[in-house]
Amino acid sequence: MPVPDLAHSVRPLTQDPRSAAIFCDIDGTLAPIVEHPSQARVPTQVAERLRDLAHRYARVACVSGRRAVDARGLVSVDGIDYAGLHGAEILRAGEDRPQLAPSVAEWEGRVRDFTATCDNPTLHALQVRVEDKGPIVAFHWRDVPDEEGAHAFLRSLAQRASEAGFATHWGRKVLEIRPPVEISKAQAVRDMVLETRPKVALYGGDDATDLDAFAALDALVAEGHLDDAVRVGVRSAEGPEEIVRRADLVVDGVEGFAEVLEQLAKSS
Ligand SMILES: O=P(O)(O)OC[C@H]1O[C@H](O[C@H]2O[C@H](CO)[C@@H](O)[C@H](O)[C@H]2O)[C@H](O)[C@@H](O)[C@@H]1O
Repeated sequence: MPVPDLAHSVRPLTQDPRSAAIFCDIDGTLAPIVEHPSQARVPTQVAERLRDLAHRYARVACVSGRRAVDARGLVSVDGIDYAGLHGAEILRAGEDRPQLAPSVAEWEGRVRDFTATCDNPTLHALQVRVEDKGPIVAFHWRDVPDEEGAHAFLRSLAQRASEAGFATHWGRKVLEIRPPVEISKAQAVRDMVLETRPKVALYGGDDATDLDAFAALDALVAEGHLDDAVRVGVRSAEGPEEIVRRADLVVDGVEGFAEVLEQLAKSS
C-alpha cells in the first residue's frame, strides 16, 4: 500500500538534492530480517536506488551495527559511506580500510577474552549463535528451539558482563557485549553532517540504536547546522515504540522504506 503524503514528507530533500544527505540503517530497514545474519540480503532494486541517489545527493551513507566492511559487502554499493559497529567505525567511499575509534579498538582483546569464557555447553545446547565483530560480540537467539530459555540465559550473561565492566546492549533478538565507552550512531551521523554540510538530512531506521541517530538530527537542527531533518521510523513488531513516536514519517518494514528511496529518486 503506498505511504500517504510520502512526496510531501521528503520534499525538504527532493527540492534540492545537492544540499541533502541520506542516512540509512541496514538490517530491518534496507534488508529484511532473517534467521541468520549471513543470510540477509538487500533487494537488488534497493541497492540500485541507493547507487542512483549517491550520484544525485550530497551524501548517502549506511549506518549499521555490523562491521563496516560487512555492511558494504551486504549492500554492495560503491560511492557511499558505511559507518559500522553502531558508529564506532567508518569506511569511506573509495577507501579499503575502515577507521575504528581508538577508544573502542583498545578494548578488542578484553572483549574477546571475556566472551571466550561464555562459550559453554549451555550456550551450545540453546543454539545461541555468536557473531564476532571484533570489539563487539553479539549473541543471537532468533529462531532457536527455545527462544525464551536462550533469552533468559543471555540475561544472566549480560549481568556477568556488566559486573566484569563491559557495556551491554539489546537489539532485535540479539545481545551485544561492548567496550564500556560511548558508541553511538549519533556520533557517526553528526560527523558526516558536519563534514558534508548539507542543509537537510534524512535518517531511516527501525531499532533502538537508530533513536540515537534521530537525536543527532534533532541536535543538529537545534544548533543551526541543519535547516531541516526527516526522521523515518521503520515500524516492526520487534522495534521500540519510540521509533514510531519520534519519527516524522512512519513506514512499514523494508518495503515501506524502499518506497521512501523511490520517492527520493523520483522527484530529484
Ligand atoms: O544497525 P543495523 O544495520 O540494523 O544492524 C543491527 C544488527 O543487525 C544484524 O542482526 C539483526 O539482523 C539479523 C539478520 O536479519 C537477524 O538475524 C538478527 O536477529 C538481528 O538482530 C547483525 O547481525 C548485527 O550485528 C547488527 O548489530
